[in-house]
Order: sequence, then structure tokens, then C-alpha cells
Amino acid sequence: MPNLRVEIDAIDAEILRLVKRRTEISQRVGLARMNAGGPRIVYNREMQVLARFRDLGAEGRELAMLLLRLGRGKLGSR
Ligand SMILES: O=C(O)C(=O)C[C@]1(C(=O)O)C=C[C@@H](O)C=C1
Repeated sequence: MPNLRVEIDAIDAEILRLVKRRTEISQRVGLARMNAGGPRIVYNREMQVLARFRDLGAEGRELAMLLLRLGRGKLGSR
């Protein structure tokens, strides 16, 4: 049991690191696209992200939506 908790803690740390990295990259891509006169949101890309998390059902969809929201950052609140 303690071993498994150690593993959970390590997984959470890795997930957090990856989520932060994803957010940073997503915001960078979004800014570059908008600076080039492109749209704020790219629906076909967002559909692909949602599809990736379909295995996890309704919660997977929520998780994907949260990742996309983080990526939009301040752009998303406009
Ligand atoms: O792929 C892009 O063009 C992105 O801006 C990244 C991303 C994402 O986080 O996956 C974010 C916003 C877009 O609507 C689509 C996808």
C-alpha cells in the first residue's frame, strides 16, 4: 500500500509537469497563430484532442476540455 501511494505521488508529479508543458506549448501555438491573423480556436484540432480522451468516457471529455481551456489561457476568457 505505501509503495502504491509512492507510485501515485510520482504519477501525479509527472502528470502535473506534462500538463504545464502542454499548456505552455498550446499558448505559444495559439499566440503565434493569432499574431499571423489566424483564428482563436481551431475546431478540428480540438475534436482530435477530445477523441484521444474518449476511452475515459464523460470524465475523459471533461479532462480534454480542461486541457484545452488551460491552453487557451487568457485568450480563452475573451
Ligand atoms: O493546435 C493548435 O493550433 C493549438 O492552438 C493547440 C490547441 C490545443 O491545446 O491542443 C489549443 C487551441 C486550439 O483551438 C486547438 C488546439
